[in-house]
Amino acid sequence: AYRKFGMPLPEALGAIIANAGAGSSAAGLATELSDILGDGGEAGSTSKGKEKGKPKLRPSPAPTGLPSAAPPATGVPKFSNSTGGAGSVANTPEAGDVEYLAPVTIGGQTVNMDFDSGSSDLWVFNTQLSLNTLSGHMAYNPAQSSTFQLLPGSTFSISYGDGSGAAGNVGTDTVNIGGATVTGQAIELATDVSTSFVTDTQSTGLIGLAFSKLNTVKPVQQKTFFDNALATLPEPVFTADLRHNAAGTYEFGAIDSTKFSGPLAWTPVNTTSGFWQFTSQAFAVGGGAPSTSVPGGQAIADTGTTLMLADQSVVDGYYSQVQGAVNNATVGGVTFPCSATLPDLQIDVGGTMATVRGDDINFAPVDQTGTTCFGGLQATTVQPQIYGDIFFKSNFVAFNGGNNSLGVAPH
Ligand SMILES: CNCc1ccc(Oc2cccnc2)o1
Repeated sequence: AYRKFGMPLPEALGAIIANAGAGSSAAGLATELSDILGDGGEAGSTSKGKEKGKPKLRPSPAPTGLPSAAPPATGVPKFSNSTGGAGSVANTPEAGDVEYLAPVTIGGQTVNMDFDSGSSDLWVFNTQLSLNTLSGHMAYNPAQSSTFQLLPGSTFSISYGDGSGAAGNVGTDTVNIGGATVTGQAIELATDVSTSFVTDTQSTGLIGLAFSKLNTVKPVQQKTFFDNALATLPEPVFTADLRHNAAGTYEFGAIDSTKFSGPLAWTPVNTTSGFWQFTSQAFAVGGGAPSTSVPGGQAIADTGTTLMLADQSVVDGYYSQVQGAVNNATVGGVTFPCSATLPDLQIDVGGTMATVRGDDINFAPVDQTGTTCFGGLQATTVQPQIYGDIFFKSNFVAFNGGNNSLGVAPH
């Protein structure tokens, strides 16, 4: 679900400086950038003929409507980069459960972001982007944050499994998610975003919750919010409670057992890939006999992927039990009559069979008449398999960064 590409530093910074109509040495570039970002850098610039100081980029008249930040946790030593409280925020599915957004407060500015357990960069729409790009979006304005600090010379560049991506420069600020607070969190400021992010106006960016080894910031890799918060959270966990067309919850530092039924089934995570990766070698359809030899036999828990992308053997086995299911090349995946009754899928998670409800595998109609529907379970030819939001809608998942394990239970 994740591919890195590197953007050469000068090109990245050059793009920013181009906006300010000046170019100069690397040091100069950093100065220019700090002028643009208004982080108290020296007014004036090395470029000729410009009046003192740089024009401050103003946020587009995007609906910011930024409510005030949650009250900071109190009584915590100043030196820690996390202030130790647990935090809980409601998440909201976009139309069609395409992605799940939740509020994040950065330097006192609250924006809605896509929580992604399949990547490890926290990047935001911000006032360096053109007004066209920002149109309709909320935007983080580093110049309005008294706690923002630029990381001179740092850049990021990331691409995702659906071909989308973003790139830009980097600073740090205080991040508060429902009360869980980290100071000095790397905030990646996009200066380039792909089209599908521009059109996705409800999202102000992504907050990566996979392992920090996947973070794309150069020259010094940065840590995720969860990594920074770990040491001081009451429990070293975050949990995902995603629902179909209804509000759910992301929680840091605690496991709310009212959110799921029965005990959590825990499985060890292999962190080598940087993902929350676990063994998944078997499946069954509608309570039938399990198949126990899924090639590769690995999967990742990825809240940033809409669907559930499994090995072809799982997809074929499942849809062989669905009347009228066809591989629809035009649409790009398996479709079936919207009137079909979809069986539940039982899928192996580290030795325990988890259930994905058949209802949740009916993802969306592909036509105006609602005759033909697109499957939430689709095939991937790459490994590991990617268990995205379709899986999470039937399963509450706890991510334990203390002992690198996943807890799963039906909800
Ligand atoms: C829909 N394209 C924009 C977009 C929203 C979220 C993401 O990020 C992704 C995409 C696929 C997998 N993981 C994260 O891209």
